[in-house]
Amino acid sequence: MIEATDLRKLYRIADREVLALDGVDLRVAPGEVYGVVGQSGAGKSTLLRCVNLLERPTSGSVRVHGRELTAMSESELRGARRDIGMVHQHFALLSSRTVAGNVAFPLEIMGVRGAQRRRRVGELLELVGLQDKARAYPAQLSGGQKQRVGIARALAARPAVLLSDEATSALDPETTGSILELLRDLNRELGLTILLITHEMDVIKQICDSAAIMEDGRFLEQGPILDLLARPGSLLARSLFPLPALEDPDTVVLTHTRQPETAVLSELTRHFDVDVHMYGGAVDTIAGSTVGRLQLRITGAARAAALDHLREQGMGVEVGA
Ligand SMILES: Nc1ncnc2c1ncn2[C@@H]1O[C@H](COP(=O)(O)OP(=O)(O)OP(=O)(O)O)[C@@H](O)[C@H]1O
Repeated sequence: MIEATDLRKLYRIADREVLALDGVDLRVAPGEVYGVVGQSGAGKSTLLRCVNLLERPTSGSVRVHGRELTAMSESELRGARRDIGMVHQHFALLSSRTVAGNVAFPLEIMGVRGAQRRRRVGELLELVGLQDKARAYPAQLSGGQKQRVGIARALAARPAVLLSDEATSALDPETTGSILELLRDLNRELGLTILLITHEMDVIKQICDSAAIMEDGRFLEQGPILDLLARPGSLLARSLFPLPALEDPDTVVLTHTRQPETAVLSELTRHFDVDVHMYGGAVDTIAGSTVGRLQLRITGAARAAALDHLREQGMGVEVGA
């Protein structure tokens, strides 16, 4: 659905060069919510602007919905961008227009008129739960309501893909939760593919199916979240479940993404000649699954066999971590 291959973006300002994208490969499957997380300056905004070709990449290709955007002229791009909705951190609403007027704006540009336009605006406001605010002006809305208007406007042309540029960064945690829930509902109900950028791990945790961690213009790791979490050395797992660094070589960090660890651990001590001590850990709901990450000390004659058994059970096993 979104495919970017070996994307590079080099900015030149006076005598300085910044490689904002340094060979990024991105694959977002149809109907998934994909999050790119990274600190300020990692290259996230540049990536998003290159995906809808608001910015031309220095090299590499971008395909959205089967069409190669990087091969298109500016006028072809204007048409292709109807397939790509965009939501902004600071909402980007027109203050002189009502809520209905803001949502109607892209429809006006597309030449949708009269009753058809009014009907579509009504549908969109209902979709985002703002039917009663049609005549309000942006200044009369809360941040969360403004973002709902931004989302309704982004969906006006029935895009297949929604790009979200830090959509919840200007909102408080509770409002963030409700906007993320709305995005998740739209993803499920409309089959909307969502690519979002964020600096908040919580956003990744709450709605993403897949994620990439970005630093210095590169993806350090990427993939389906549950697969990433189970991978030894996963940066995502370390960020979502921070554990203390221990010197003990017998330490094992166990990550389970699909089954509770309790039965597995009691089974382990029953069937293998090992002792298991718990240092710490946490359990959380991620990508709709219960995920646990435990820091254990496993010792005994059958330690190696016990660790193999855990791996066979689909557990992520990190030794000496
Ligand atoms: N138009 C531009 N001209 C020159 N350099 C730029 C431009 N846009 C971004 N950069 C540089 O590219 C790098 C990546 O910036 P970018 O805004 O993509 O990062 P980001 O991860 O989105 O950060 P933030 O979360 O702070 O927006 C930075 O070093 C930035 O200074």
